[in-house]
Amino acid sequence: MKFGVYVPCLVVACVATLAFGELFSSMAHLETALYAERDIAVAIKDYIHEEEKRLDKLRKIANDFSEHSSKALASDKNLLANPINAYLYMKRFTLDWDKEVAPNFQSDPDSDVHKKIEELKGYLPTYQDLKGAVTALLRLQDTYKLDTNHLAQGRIRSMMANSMSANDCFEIGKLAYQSEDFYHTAMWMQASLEKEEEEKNKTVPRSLVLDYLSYASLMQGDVERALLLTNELLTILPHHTRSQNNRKYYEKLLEEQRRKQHRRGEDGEEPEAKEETNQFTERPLDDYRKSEEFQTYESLCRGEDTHNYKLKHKLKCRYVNKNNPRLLLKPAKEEEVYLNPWIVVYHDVVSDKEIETIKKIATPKLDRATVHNPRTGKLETAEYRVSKSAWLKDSDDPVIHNVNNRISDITGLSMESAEELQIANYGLGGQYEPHFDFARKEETSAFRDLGSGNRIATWLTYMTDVDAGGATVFTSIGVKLFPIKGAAAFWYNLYRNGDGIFDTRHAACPVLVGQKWVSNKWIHERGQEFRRPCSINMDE
Ligand SMILES: O=C(O)CCC(=O)C(=O)O
Ligand SMILES: [Fe+2]
Repeated sequence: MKFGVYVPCLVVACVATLAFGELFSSMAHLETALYAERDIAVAIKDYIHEEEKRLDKLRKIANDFSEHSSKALASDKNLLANPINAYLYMKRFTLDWDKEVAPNFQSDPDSDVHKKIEELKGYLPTYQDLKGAVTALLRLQDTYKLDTNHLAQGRIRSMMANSMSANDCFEIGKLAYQSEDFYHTAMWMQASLEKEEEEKNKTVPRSLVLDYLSYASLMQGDVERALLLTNELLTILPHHTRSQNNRKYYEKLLEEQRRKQHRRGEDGEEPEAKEETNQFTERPLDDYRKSEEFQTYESLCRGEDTHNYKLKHKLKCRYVNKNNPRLLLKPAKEEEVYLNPWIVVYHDVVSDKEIETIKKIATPKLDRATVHNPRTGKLETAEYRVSKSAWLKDSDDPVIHNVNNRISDITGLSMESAEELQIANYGLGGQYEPHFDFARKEETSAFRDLGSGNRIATWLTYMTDVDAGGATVFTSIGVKLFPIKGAAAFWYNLYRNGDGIFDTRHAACPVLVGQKWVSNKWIHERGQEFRRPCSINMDE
């Protein structure tokens, strides 16, 4: 019995011990588990917090995209017609997208949202476009002498675009740096530094900008500045090895320069000219761009007077009807802009409705960006959007037919040997450097295939006003024509004996803001034998 009692007791005790022991350890586990549970809650909350931040970012980006697009689509002004906005827009879908948008998508690549975005991204600007936009912006900055800080504030003349961040300026500088253009690198890195100073939420590390700027300064021959900037960089990143080495190198260079100066002084020579150390601070120009003609072209584009001709009192405006019944009903409004060579502008020669029709027909035919290179005489694929063009036949639409007839009525010239109407669309920075429209004697092959002789005259219709830039300028006489929608310029390219009139050399200035549509009608010699009207000029 005892045994009987004992045994179960023992068993109970054992069981009890076991049970208590287990209970004890489970309690301990439980406590750990409770802590774990608490920590899991924290982790989930952290995760939610991070996800919310991610979603907040995405929400902000989506709101920003829809706000920008609806504003741009609702506005009758094309916001992207401003080169600053165009750059920021290209940057948004390239650099900013890769850095700020893409990392915020975590869903699986087969998800609907991914597929949709991938599909739509095909319509968005690419890195190639970004590079093009920066090239255009820098070219415009040079031609129109635009101040970097004004541009960074979003200002072009009196027009306002979006303001740039330090990062926006930095990326322009970086693209310039990648094409070894240290002149623009230095300008834009400097602008970036100034922006960075003002920024509450920094968009670029100051040390990074200093790094580029000091190198660009060195490449421009300004060692002193390179050292100064490197010293500042080292106050931010004291252990930056490359900069430590640069510092030593710059100090050595400066020391050598000083010694050289000193020696020169002792030898009684003039101290070294400042240009020698600052030899790269000028805008880098090839030989053609250094030429007087190119300088005149750019001055005229900026609206400056280069030739100071005083013809104003001699120039006339008149109604022209040429005894043509159609013109008797609606005479042409002729405004003289130059007498020798004779250049006139006819106002209101095409209506807004006709222009819309012409643009619509031309748009799907617009060719790649090509430019007639005046130095090689060839049509070349050129830098970003110089101009795109399309040729329209009379048979394409009654409007084309009517427009050609009107040109014939007003000029009194036959269209039988004229080229098809050429429609050109210039985008931002779009230009056409100084050239003649006629073929020179040495260009024997030009127009030979046409069998219609040389281009006797040019008719150039402006199909848009251009917000800024985009003038047609005559570089050897200093005439500038700013596009007026619906007006057309007309001039003869050849004297009566068929020789070219060299003073008709002209160019299309880069479009600064807006876009420019023109249509060209080149009228040839054949068929004009009895039509070319008496000239005002005896020497024609
Ligand atoms: O677009 C202009 O202003 C001039 C165009 C031109 O000269 C040309 O196409 O030959
Ligand atoms: Fe031309």
